[in-house]
Amino acid sequence: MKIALLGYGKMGKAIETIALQRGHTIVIKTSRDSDYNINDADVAIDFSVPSAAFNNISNCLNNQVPVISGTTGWLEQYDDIVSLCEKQKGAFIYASNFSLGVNIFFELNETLAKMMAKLNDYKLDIEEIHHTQKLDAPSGTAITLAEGIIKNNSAYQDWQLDTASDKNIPIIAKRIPEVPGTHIISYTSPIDTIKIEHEAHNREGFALGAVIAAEWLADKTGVFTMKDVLNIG
Ligand SMILES: NC(=O)C1=CN([C@@H]2O[C@H](COP(=O)(O)OP(=O)(O)OC[C@H]3O[C@@H](n4cnc5c(N)ncnc54)[C@H](OP(=O)(O)O)[C@@H]3O)[C@@H](O)[C@H]2O)C=CC1
Ligand SMILES: O=C(O)C1=N[C@H](C(=O)O)C[C@H](O)C1
Repeated sequence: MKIALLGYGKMGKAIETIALQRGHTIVIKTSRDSDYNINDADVAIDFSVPSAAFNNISNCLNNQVPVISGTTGWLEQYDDIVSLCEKQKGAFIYASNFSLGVNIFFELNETLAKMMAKLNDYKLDIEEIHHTQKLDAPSGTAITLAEGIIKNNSAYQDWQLDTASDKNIPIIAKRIPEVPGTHIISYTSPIDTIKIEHEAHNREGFALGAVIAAEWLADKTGVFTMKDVLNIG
């Protein structure tokens, strides 16, 4: 496949390595001032910045180029992208995290949330740790984890950054140099703590998942998620 990389930073470069290993060609690599014709590509992979994702994705959909996006921090415009995709009969996948391990962790989180729903003595928090260049907080993955808990436990209605309050899940965001991405869910009672954790050792899992998603999406029409791609859950 001819792939466009919309955003050629840490993730764009990791995706390029995996895509070349899997026999694909990179025909477009963009940064903030790039001029390009998206029709040169069979499929586009957007890992850019929150302020650029909407335009990058819209341009692909308006030109009938299937597009996957891993950019976080732009989701207030997600519904507009879904409408555009339907209008243009395009193909689109967003995932806050493309790694297989995190997608298994998402399932585990929902199962645990169901089990904890009746246990009122446990206080919940989510912690996410990322490198210091990250622009958004909390991470998209932490938001997906919070949404998975809210769906399965009526004690929670929303999440809040760094603050605990009734009915809200506190998400604690830490920034430490070079950390690729760690997420920890803790339920703590006076008696004990139940904790589940996913720690990425590098960016390879995110990049491999993104290339697999692009291969899967290339001949499809519609809006999909990583659950469709990985067939788990
Ligand atoms: N879903 C997932 O699995 C994962 C998601 N992410 C997310 O992916 C995004 C990118 O992460 P990362 O690669 O670490 O970030 P980087 O900062 O390393 O790279 C961002 C890239 O986007 C480019 N860019 C800036 N503006 C535009 C624009 N208008 N159009 C196209 N590209 C632009 C930057 O170019 P310039 O150099 O000119 O500034 C840079 O090359 C983040 O939102 C992050 O949260 C990260 C890892 C996994
Ligand atoms: O910015 C990152 O690096 C990451 N961003 C994603 C997120 O916001 O969840 C995924 C991963 O944790 C790395």
